[in-house]
Amino acid sequence: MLNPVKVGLLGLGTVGGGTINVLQRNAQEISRRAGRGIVVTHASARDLTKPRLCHTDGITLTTEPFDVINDPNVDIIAELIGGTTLAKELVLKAINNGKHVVTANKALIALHGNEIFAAAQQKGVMVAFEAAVAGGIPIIKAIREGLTGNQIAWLAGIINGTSNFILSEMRDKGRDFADVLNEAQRLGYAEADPTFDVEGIDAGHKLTILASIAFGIPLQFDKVYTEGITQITREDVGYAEELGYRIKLLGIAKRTEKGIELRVHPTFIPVQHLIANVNGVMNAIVVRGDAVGQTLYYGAGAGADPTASAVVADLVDVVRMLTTDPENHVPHLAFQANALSNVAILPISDIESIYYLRMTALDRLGVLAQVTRILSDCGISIEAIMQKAPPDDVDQVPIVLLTHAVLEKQVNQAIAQIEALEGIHGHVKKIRVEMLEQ
Ligand SMILES: NC(=O)C1=CN([C@@H]2O[C@H](COP(=O)(O)OP(=O)(O)OC[C@H]3O[C@@H](n4cnc5c(N)ncnc54)[C@H](O)[C@@H]3O)[C@@H](O)[C@H]2O)C=CC1
Ligand SMILES: N[C@@H](CC=O)C(=O)O
Ligand code: NA
Repeated sequence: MLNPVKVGLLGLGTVGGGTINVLQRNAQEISRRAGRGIVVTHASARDLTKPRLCHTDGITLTTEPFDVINDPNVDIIAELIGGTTLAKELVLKAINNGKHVVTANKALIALHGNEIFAAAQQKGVMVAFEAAVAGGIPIIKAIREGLTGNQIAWLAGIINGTSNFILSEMRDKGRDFADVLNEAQRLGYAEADPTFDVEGIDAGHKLTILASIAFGIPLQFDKVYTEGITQITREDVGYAEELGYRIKLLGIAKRTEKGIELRVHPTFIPVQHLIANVNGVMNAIVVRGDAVGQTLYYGAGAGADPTASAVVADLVDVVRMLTTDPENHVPHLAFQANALSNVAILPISDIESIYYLRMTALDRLGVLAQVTRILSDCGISIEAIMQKAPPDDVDQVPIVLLTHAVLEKQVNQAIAQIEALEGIHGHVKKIRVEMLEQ
């Protein structure tokens, strides 16, 4: 067998530690699959004295990541530090030095992938990023290679483990948002800045990547609509259950006649749909191809070993491809770089959806009638409506309703008029509903 391939690993945190562990634990199987051994010879981290998830015996350690990038003995760089400034510099430098790159960094790919892939193509090196979307689920490979014969109509998925963990714990155990988020951070699921998780930004990064490989469009994170789970209350979770739905943070990419919808937001999903029952840190993505129909991918979306599973799979891919002609590699975004299309991405106001609306009305005659009249004037018909009896000493009643499918701009117009009613207190809560045809 040939000499082992040498990996320089940047970042020894959750994913870096997991990657070293999996490479060591499964060394024999991995080299039988790759045709060569894969060893981490160099690694960098900010603080070399920190306790680690993994053993680092035999690895040359440094606090200076550029030493790893510039070391002529290193064949592949695994970028596992996160962020988009230093990480971008390191990745571009590694490419320029002729090294292949594996990264788990979805923010980096979503924001700078177009530039990085162009540089990689010019240098004839690979940039692999399976760990960047849905952790251990091989979703990039599934869409880019397994579904390559299909026209993909839409995909929808739970692609942020932290948010799904929070929503599941809130529903099942009635726990507080902040308490569950702390636990997700302790378990290594959350991003360095956890607002990325709970405000839908991380899911937006992942959706950007999925949409590009599904539809053959350039990466364009700035056109993704993102809304997180911070405004979801226990009441919303409870009303969803009563109406037969679960609330999930969904990333949706859909081709329509007018353009492409790219959106991340909390979504009502019928409780009988498989992905309504995806709980905890698990992720799931449904993809609809014209030839294959619907396929569903399920697995751990975050955590050390599951994410390492994807990083190591990419390392093996790079090692296998070292023997093939770079011109014949699988293209980064599934479609040939000069064949990406310019189809329009729709603003959120132009999407069509069913809506859950929740508002607080003063317990007076006629308020409900005013609300339904506004909806009807705005061309919105109602699928279901619930008005709860208030406790004896309270003068406010929640009104909860589901609309039929309608344009978002119509709903926004109706909400503005409803909020202006004297009999309505505060804001109207709006959550989109996806029926996800089975
Ligand atoms: N934690 C998870 O479950 C998953 C994480 N990812 C991605 O993997 C990457 C790494 O995430 P984690 O391992 O969770 O992070 P982490 O915070 O546990 O580890 C980051 C490592 O990078 C090093 N580092 C950070 N900034 C540095 C700098 N400026 N200079 C030198 N070293 C630096 C740190 O010292 C640490 O060793 C991120 O891009 C993240 O989005 C992707 C999928 C799942
Ligand atoms: N913070 C992310 C980690 C994996 O991508 C998540 O919670 O999904
Ligand atoms: Na993945």
